[in-house]
Amino acid sequence: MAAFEEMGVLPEIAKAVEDMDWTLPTDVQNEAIPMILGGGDVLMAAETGSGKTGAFCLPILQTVWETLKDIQLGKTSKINKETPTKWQLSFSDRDTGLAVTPDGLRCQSREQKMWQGGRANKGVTAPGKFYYEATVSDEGLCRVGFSTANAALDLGTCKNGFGFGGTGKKSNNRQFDDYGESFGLHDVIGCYLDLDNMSISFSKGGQPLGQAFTLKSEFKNVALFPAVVLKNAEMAFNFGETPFKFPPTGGYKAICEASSELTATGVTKASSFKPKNNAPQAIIIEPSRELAEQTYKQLELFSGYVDNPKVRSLLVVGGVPVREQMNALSAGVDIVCGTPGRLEELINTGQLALQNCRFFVLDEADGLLKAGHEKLINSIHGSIPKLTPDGKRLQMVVCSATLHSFEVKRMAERLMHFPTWIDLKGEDAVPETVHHVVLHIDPRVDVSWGSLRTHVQTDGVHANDNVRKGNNTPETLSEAVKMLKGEYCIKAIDTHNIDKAIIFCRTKVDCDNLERYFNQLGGGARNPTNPYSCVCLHGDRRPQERKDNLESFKRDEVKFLICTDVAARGLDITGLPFAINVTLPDEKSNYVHRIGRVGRAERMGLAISLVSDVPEKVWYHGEWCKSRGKNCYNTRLTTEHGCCIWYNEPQYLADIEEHLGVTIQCVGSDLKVPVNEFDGKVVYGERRSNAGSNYQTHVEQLAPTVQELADLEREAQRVYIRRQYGKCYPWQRGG
Ligand SMILES: Nc1ncnc2c1ncn2[C@@H]1O[C@H](COP(=O)(O)OP(=O)(O)OP(=O)(O)O)[C@@H](O)[C@H]1O
Repeated sequence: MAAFEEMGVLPEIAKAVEDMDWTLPTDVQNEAIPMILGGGDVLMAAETGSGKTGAFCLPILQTVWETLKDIQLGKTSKINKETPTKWQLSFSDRDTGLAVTPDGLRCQSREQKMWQGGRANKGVTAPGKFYYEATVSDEGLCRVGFSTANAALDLGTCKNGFGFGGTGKKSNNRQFDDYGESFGLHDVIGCYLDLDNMSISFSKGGQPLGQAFTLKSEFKNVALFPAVVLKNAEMAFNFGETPFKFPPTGGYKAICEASSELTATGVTKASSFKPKNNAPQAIIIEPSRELAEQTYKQLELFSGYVDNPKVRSLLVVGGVPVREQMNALSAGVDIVCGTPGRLEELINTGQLALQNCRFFVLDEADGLLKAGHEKLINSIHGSIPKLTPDGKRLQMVVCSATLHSFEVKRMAERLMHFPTWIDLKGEDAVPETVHHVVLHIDPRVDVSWGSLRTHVQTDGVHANDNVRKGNNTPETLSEAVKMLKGEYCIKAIDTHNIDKAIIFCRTKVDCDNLERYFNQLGGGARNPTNPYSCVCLHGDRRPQERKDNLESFKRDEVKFLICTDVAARGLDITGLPFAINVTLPDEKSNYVHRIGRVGRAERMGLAISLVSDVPEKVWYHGEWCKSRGKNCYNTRLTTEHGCCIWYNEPQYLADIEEHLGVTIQCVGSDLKVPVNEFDGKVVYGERRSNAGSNYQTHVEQLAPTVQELADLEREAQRVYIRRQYGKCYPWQRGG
């Protein structure tokens, strides 16, 4: 059986990956696909080019298709069949910050400031005496007790909720009174509901704490549900399906034994599932149009292999008329992949409904958060029911090569449901297939800039400064470095005979200037033999132009793609051999993403970064800049209400190195990369040629370590036997 099928992937989809020459799943796919197919929430922090897109597209497509097939065959959902009668915490009748384990017997909230509550999926009505236990399984604040189905989830804050809290207080209708004693980690709280005498009481560790509440007669006719509310805490529940730690006396019975006539079902009850056309089962958010399109294409490719019913995907990005997307939505869509702005527009206008969504994917999640989309993510998550009408729990998948930021962790704790981290290489790792080097440029040492006959047009920040050769002011050196970077960029291309590279500049104007310079040197944009033929990709180019430029680069019609960080993340260009950073990114995680455009899918890649040794004055247009940079000539520093800053590249380099825990190899001004520096001579853009021989010497390389382990094991056994049998071994004892 093919490797993908062994993970539970449908044969049809396995055929798709086989046709794409994906013979084996990548490490991240190996881990993530079974987890997503199994219903889990996943955080994928795998390195660039490791196949994360496939790791979520495959299982989502499969699950969506299976759901559509079930509907076609008139089957009910699996959850409905498997768990119709069991007492558990409800997956839907809870605050979004309260996570419930799949067995429904443990809940957790990591929210520090707000209370997060939930209820059981069933309640009981009079008459009878019922009991359940709740155990504090992690430090934090807890309140537990009973409430009606329509009570506030913040137990004890309305007239229909009755709680006992860890600080030794009972509460109902916001009235908090001393009761019993405080409780905390590992304490078992017994919850007693006496519907014969209309009272509620509690015990701690089996010790009765006395009656807490008398219930008014109106509660005779309504169901009361086990209920809980937590603040950064965790509790485990036993409704009586396993033996109680402190079995109740006095005629109380396990609440799960309540007769069906006395049992009321909560809001988890699944109704029949009739998907609405404009309510997809999966929503995937990508930070850029290019990336959304790339993921959409991968989905489409896989979808081509599953049929009857067809899975319909839709690309939802800005810059194209919204009408077409609206039409597609009303015709029926199963998976939507898009960028934040257009998604928000369609959701807010009701064109895109969220009620059937069961997969919420944030690709390049740290990038989305840094770009300020947290509010939108929260609001979409808040609007998606945590349980679909056919009883399936919302699954969240969050991925990036740089997922370790505080913001991502906070978001995951708040929104995700017991997520599993798939973190194969540790924090922000650079793949082994990516070689990266730095060239330091110092215009005080390399004075060639003073005699250049042509050079790249600079960004104009020194237009009002007295910059000239022989005057080594910071402004002159800054201008000089800008000229030299253009020269070294060309030199890198010539030295390494580069005929395909992605080139990152800091600003849109830098991209435009470099594009012009390349065309000037190469004999014009239309010259078919231009050795520096190039296109640009940045936010000021029209959407269609961005699309066309990327396509022509992918199709090898031009050699260079000059871009800002808009193209730093996720873009997958087959076998791209080289990347050049004309300027380092100020956002250190973007360094990992930028250089990760090369060295993908087991091909080797080289990234060269040009780093100025002197401060460089650059544009920095913030919110204060009305035109956001367009025709802005305010060359004063931001500290003087201007739009420029001094860029300290050595500091950014140090930050990146510290972040990655490596010292990045330097190259000299000849830009030659030492042949033995990495693992022998490689051809960038090709698969590593010496991979085979590495493997052949594997046994030899590992032999000493294996021997050491064997010795340790032997010693451990010797110690064990000595302790177990005294000084002599059993076979020496005789008899
Ligand atoms: N199992 C596989 N076998 C061979 N190639 C694969 C496999 N899975 C994915 N690929 C290829 O690897 C390349 C990188 O995949 P993908 O774009 O999903 O990487 P990524 O992890 O999302 O990277 P990034 O962090 O840069 O977004 C793609 O060209 C893809 O077709």
